[in-house]
Amino acid sequence: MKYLILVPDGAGDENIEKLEGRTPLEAAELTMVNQLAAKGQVGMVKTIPPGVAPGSDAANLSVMGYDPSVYLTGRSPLEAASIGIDMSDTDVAFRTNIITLTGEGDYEDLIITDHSSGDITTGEADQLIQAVNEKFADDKIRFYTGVSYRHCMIVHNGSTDYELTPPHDVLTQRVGDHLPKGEGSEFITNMMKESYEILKDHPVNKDRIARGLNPANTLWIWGQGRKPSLSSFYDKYGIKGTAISAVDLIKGIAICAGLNSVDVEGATGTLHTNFEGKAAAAIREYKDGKDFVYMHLEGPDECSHQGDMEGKIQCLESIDRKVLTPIVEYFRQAGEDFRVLVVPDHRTPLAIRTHSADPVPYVVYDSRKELPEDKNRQFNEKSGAKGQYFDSGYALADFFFEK
Ligand SMILES: O=C(O)[C@H](O)COP(=O)(O)O
Repeated sequence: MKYLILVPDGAGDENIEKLEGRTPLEAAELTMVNQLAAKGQVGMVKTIPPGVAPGSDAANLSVMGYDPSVYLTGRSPLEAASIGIDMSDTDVAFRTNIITLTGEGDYEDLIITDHSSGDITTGEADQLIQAVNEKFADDKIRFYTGVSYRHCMIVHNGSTDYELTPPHDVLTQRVGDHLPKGEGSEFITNMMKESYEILKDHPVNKDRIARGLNPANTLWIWGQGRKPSLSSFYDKYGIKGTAISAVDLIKGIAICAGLNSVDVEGATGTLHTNFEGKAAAAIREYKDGKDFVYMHLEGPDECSHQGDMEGKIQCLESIDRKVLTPIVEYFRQAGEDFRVLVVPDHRTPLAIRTHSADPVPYVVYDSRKELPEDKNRQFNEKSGAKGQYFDSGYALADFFFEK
C-alpha cells in the first residue's frame, strides 16, 4: 500500500468576479485530481485551529497529523531544523525575510512592496546575509541563510515576547505602521532599520536594479520561537515516509517528525519550479521502499501573495499535469494499491494577497475502494462544501492513514 499527500500551498481561494464567480480551483484544468475526486471522497477541512495564525507552519503540521495548538512553537524553529541549526533550549529562532521596500524619505515612510524581493536566488541572498552578519553577528546573535528570501536569525538566551508581523500580511503598507512591538523589541527594529543602509546599495542589489528586478534591501524579522519537539510520525502511523518540498518549513517539519526529506534540483518554491523533477523524486522514493510521500508545492501561495491570478491557475494545472499525474500513473503501472490525499494547507485568497483560516477542500482517493463515479464530485470549494467536514487537519490525517 502506497500513500501520497499532495499539498498545493495556498491553493484555496474565494469566488472571483473575473472568473465568472469561480475559484481558481474551479477555473483550472485539473484532469487527474478531478478524475480521482469523481471516484473518491471530497469534502472540507479546517486546517487552522481557532486562535492560531493561518500560516503554513500551523497548516502543514495539522495536515501531517500534528495539532498546532500543541506542537507549534513558532515558524522559524522548524525552518532552523532544515537549515541544520542545532538550537539549544534557550535559543530563539526568528524568521528573517529579505524584502523590497520602495519610496523615499525616512525608513518608517517606505512601503513594504515585495515580501520575496522578486524571488531572489539563494546565491544572491547568501551574499546579503554575509553582509548582515558582518554588521550584526556577535556571541549572542547570528544569521543563517535559508532558501531565496527566507532566512533565520538565532538569538542565544533570547525572548519570544514580541509582536512581529509577517511581511506578506502587510504588502503595500507603510513600514512605520508595522514595526516590532513589545518590551525590548527595539534591537529588532534597529537591526531592520540599519540593514536598509547596508543592503540598499549592496552590489547584489545594484545588479538587481540594473536588471529591472526588485532589490532585497531590508531585513524583516518575524515568526519567532523556541526549539520544537514533535512525536515520531512512524510511532503515530506506523509507516516510513519522505517529504519533498523546496522550502525549509516543510523539510524542517519532516526532520522533526523523523521523516526523510529529499532535495530536488531546480525546486524553487515558485511557479517556475521543477515540477517533473519533484514527481520523479517521489517515484524514486516509492521504488526505494518508502510507503508515503508528502509532496508540497509552494507556487500557488506565492502567486497569490503577488496577486497573480493567471499564474496561480497555471501553477495548479502544472501540479496536476506534471506532478500528480505521473505519480498516479506510476502506481497504476506498478500495480500498487494506493491512497491519495490532495489538500491545500490553507487558503491564500488573491483578493487579500495573504492567508485566511477558512476551511479548504480535500480529495481522498483509494484504489482499493473506488466509489461509483460522479463527475460532479470535484476538487474545489463548492463541491467540497457538499462532502464530509473535518474540523482539523490531524483528524483528516488520522482518517487518511487508517488501515
Ligand atoms: O514567507 C514565506 O515562506 C511565505 O510567503 C509564507 O507563506 P506560507 O506560510 O504559506 O509559506
